[in-house]
Amino acid sequence: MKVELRGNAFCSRIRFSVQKRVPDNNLTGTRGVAAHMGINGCSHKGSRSTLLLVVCAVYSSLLQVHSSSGQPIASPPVSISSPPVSEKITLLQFRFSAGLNSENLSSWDWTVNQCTGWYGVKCWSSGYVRALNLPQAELNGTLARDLGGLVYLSSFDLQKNSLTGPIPQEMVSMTALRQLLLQDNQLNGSIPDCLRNMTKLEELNLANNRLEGEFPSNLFATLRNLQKVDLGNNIITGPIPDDLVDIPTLHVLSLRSNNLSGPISPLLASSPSLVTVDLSNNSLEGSLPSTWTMTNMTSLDLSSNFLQGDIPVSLFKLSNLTKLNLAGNNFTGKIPQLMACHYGDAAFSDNPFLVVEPCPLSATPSSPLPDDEGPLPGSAIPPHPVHRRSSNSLSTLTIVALTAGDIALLLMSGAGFVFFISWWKKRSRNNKDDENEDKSANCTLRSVYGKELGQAAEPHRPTYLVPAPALKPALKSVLGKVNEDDQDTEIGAENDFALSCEEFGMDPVILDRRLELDIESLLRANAVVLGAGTFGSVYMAVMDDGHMLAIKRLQDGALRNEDLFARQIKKLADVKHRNLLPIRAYCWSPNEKLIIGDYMPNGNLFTLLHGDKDQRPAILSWATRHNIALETGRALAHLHDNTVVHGNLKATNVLLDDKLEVRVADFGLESLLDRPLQHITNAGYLSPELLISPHRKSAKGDVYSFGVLLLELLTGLEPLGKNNMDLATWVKEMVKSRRTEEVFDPSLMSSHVLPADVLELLELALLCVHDQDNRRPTIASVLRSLETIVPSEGFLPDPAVLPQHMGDDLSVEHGFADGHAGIGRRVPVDSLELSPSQAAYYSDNSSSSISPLQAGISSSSGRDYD
Ligand SMILES: Nc1ncnc2c1ncn2[C@@H]1O[C@H](COP(=O)(O)OP(=O)(O)OP(=O)(O)O)[C@@H](O)[C@H]1O
Repeated sequence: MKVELRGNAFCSRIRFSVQKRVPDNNLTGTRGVAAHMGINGCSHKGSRSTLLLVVCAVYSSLLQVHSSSGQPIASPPVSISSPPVSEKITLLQFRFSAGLNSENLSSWDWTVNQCTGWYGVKCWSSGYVRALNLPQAELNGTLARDLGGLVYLSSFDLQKNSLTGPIPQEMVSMTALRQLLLQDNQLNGSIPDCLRNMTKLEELNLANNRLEGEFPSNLFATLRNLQKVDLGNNIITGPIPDDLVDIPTLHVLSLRSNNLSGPISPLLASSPSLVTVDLSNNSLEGSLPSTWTMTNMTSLDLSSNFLQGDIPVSLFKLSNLTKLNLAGNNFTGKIPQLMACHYGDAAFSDNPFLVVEPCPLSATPSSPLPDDEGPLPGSAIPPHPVHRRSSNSLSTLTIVALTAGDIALLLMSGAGFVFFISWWKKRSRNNKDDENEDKSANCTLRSVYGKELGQAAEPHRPTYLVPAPALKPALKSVLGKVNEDDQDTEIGAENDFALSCEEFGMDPVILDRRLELDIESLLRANAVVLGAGTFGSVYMAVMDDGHMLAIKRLQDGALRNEDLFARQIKKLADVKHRNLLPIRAYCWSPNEKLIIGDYMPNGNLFTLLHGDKDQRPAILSWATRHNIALETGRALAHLHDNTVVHGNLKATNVLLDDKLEVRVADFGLESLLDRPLQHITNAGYLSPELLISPHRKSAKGDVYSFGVLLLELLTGLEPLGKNNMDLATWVKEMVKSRRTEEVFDPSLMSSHVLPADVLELLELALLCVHDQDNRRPTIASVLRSLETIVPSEGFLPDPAVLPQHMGDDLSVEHGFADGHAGIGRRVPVDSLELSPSQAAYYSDNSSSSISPLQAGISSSSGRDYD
């Protein structure tokens, strides 16, 4: 039986198909449906809404007619194939109210299971809606009051749409919400009181809307799980509530660009949890609290307020505070030169009564990413908005000061600069054990690439390194990669890497105190070439005790200014994250620049996925691929949070440690070069705008490269096909021609049905590789989506579709067939199966040879990716 309702805009978009077997036959019954649709829900919606209710009621009675037992089913659904009809109706009301014209919601077809086939909807295993995530989905209506019907909703993300109207009080029943992201809309009205019921809320972002009025009293007293709050750029008035700043879990707080008044609470100054606070551009007044004990605080922006009085010394003693902005206030007293150097003069500017001892090198704080679009990627806090008050614009005094600073900078090629260099050097050198101070004077360095040259000193055992496997096999496996004829170049080989001690004149500059390394131990090390890339060659050096370091030798063009080099590399080394490859030390001489880090025993993702001439590709389970994507995303988000653009994200820079955990390498390396690179070896990963102007590196360019990485993980294909078609373009073409199923790596197919979570990842990847950079999401929002994807069970390679012998368990615990430890099994290159379309990708005329799917694979979602 098929019922089609047509006649108005809404009905024309919903086709009811009640076939022999009704997909959503697990009803909550007439009573349940009525309760959810209820008086509250639809009665205020006017005639179209009434029609919707009638339609829903007709449909539900039809379903009951078809119910096998003839009885309404009262108990909640237990399987994902039978989600509650009441929630489907709520979602349709939402679409009706907020997204009638959104192409993104065209997949919201009544006949399709909302849990598996509706864009942006995710469900719990019980079938109730878990997440409604529709960022940048062209929603331009209002929020339906009935949304409260989604009582099990955990994540609600409608950021970057054009929603208007108030946040409905009816959301009061969404008590399971953990994430409420409505930023970058045009919502108005007051801050809804209903928030207080969302006691599980961890992230609240209502920034960049038009919300006004004071905070409802005691609003945050019940929200004790909040970690991130961003209400910036609204029209909120009144004081900052104490119950907000003393939330024990709160890390990030941004209330910038509102009209908040009153003093800053001592509770804020003593919060042990806050890490980033932005209260800039408000009307806050009074003196600062006298005692600051925020031990975790790294960034504090109080600029452009009416704050006054002396700046308490305890504020400067916060050991983790790296970014401070107190500009544009009425502070008094004196700022010592050291503080001006540390935070930059600009941090104190535009305070007419504050005496700032200028820093000799006018060390302005790191500038934000050149990302012209809204919030910093990966950051919960958008960049500082344009000041609204006249007092916030640069004063004449400041302009004069800045200009003077620039001129001074130009003139300071001599004395001032030398002062700064020696100051910086002292700081770097202090990181080293004193006993190493004069070690370099008499050493004789002939090679770090040849035979051991001197007597071994006491072996070092840096604790941070994973124990290296036996030296010989490790060397052999690496040598296997670099020597065409497999000759033994391990020790005593000819090399072009002879360095002399005079080149350095000093020990490596240690950036990680846990590393014990001096020039002699480095010189004694055996080393082999791992490969060469855009920035130079990489060597693996084996230390006296068998531990292995990776040493990148930068090519010509690296910064010739030692101090600048030191500052830039320190900046990169300071960005620490468990999924970033740490920079442990460096050497600088006029002719040689070395960057020293950990050697990653499982190599890089490119070789793992695609193999190389000596190494077979590994079969990676879906869970492993998802984890690699997740960890790479985390690394990138952390870089962007710290205003570092990676600039060269690709599979060879995604390294894997002994546990197959990701360590992203080579981030921000262009900042160590004197001039922009002429030649970039990351074809396939470059976004369209970077293809035109390769030097305009941006966070959005990184997001594009990340999208290509995701596609590589999903398809198992290299980023560049044989005919120079890039992977992103190929996948887009395949999806447009509705042959989505053909793009996936056949080794991922557990059955001939694609699980929804793989499709979700593909959707995410396609968002990242959008041609227009301003349509790409930030890595932070990509990461949020990635984290909600839970790899489905049983999505391991299936014996039926894999080459012989490859069907057994290929989880990460298994060793390689070739004895390599730690990853999935490797398959012979010639027995790898590609789908016909995948094979065509590697042929010379892939677009013309794309053929219809022959493998009989069908999609479970029926989604349309156009
Ligand atoms: N710390 C490390 N541990 C193990 N292998 C590494 C390490 N650093 C780099 N490699 C590997 O050494 C090889 C050469 O690296 P390199 O960074 O010079 O080139 P690339 O990554 O191919 O290109 P690019 O210079 O553009 O990043 C690559 O295969 C890379 O994966």
